[in-house]
Amino acid sequence: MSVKDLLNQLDVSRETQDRLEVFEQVICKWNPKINLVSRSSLGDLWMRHIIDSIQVYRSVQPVNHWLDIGSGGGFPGVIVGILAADENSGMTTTLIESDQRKSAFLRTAARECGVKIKVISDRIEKVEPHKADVLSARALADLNTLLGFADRHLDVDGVALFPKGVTWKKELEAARQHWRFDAEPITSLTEPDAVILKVKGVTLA
Ligand SMILES: C[S@@+](CC[C@H](N)C(=O)[O-])C[C@H]1O[C@@H](n2cnc3c(N)ncnc32)[C@H](O)[C@@H]1O
Repeated sequence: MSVKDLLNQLDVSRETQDRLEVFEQVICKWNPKINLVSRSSLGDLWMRHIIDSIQVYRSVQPVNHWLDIGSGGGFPGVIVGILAADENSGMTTTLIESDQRKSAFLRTAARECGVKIKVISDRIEKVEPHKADVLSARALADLNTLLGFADRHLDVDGVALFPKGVTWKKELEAARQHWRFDAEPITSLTEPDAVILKVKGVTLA
């Protein structure tokens, strides 16, 4: 499916697309300096990163507080903040990113896109527990480690969203040695072997 078709399918308004285009420009400006996305994926930014992030946002109903950890170049965190702003959802978006230069990028990107996003420049393990309704993490760590972060930062009724590649079944199996949780795999629109793991009820096994 083309980018245009997917944007329609994901119900992305013209106004949101305009802001996403601003974000694309900021990424392209900063990428040579701080390597936010691989150079090979820069030419396919919309499919590989932007649409991939929009589908994460669309996999849950609107919530009050969304926490994205290990946000790097802003996927999915900044995209989530842009969608929520344009849909007037009133949601608070918080990003945790330990790298100072990437945090500076995230703050600049949010400002240039005209959206309110809180960026915390610290390690996920050190930040006080957030009791978030949704916690997302993309390309950050294996599922076992991510569940530890979810245990720290999610509200008891919260939902974690983890985009995962072809190894997701093995990661689920390994994580079940240490954690109890419910997981629903949602097939990715951009990559047939990939899923978004929607995880609830995380407790130590
Ligand atoms: C591979 S990048 C992925 C970035 C983004 N989520 C994406 O999908 O493009 C992982 C990011 O997590 C950050 N990170 C890694 N460990 C972290 C930690 N313990 N606390 C905060 N940030 C961390 C790194 O600085 C890096 O920017």
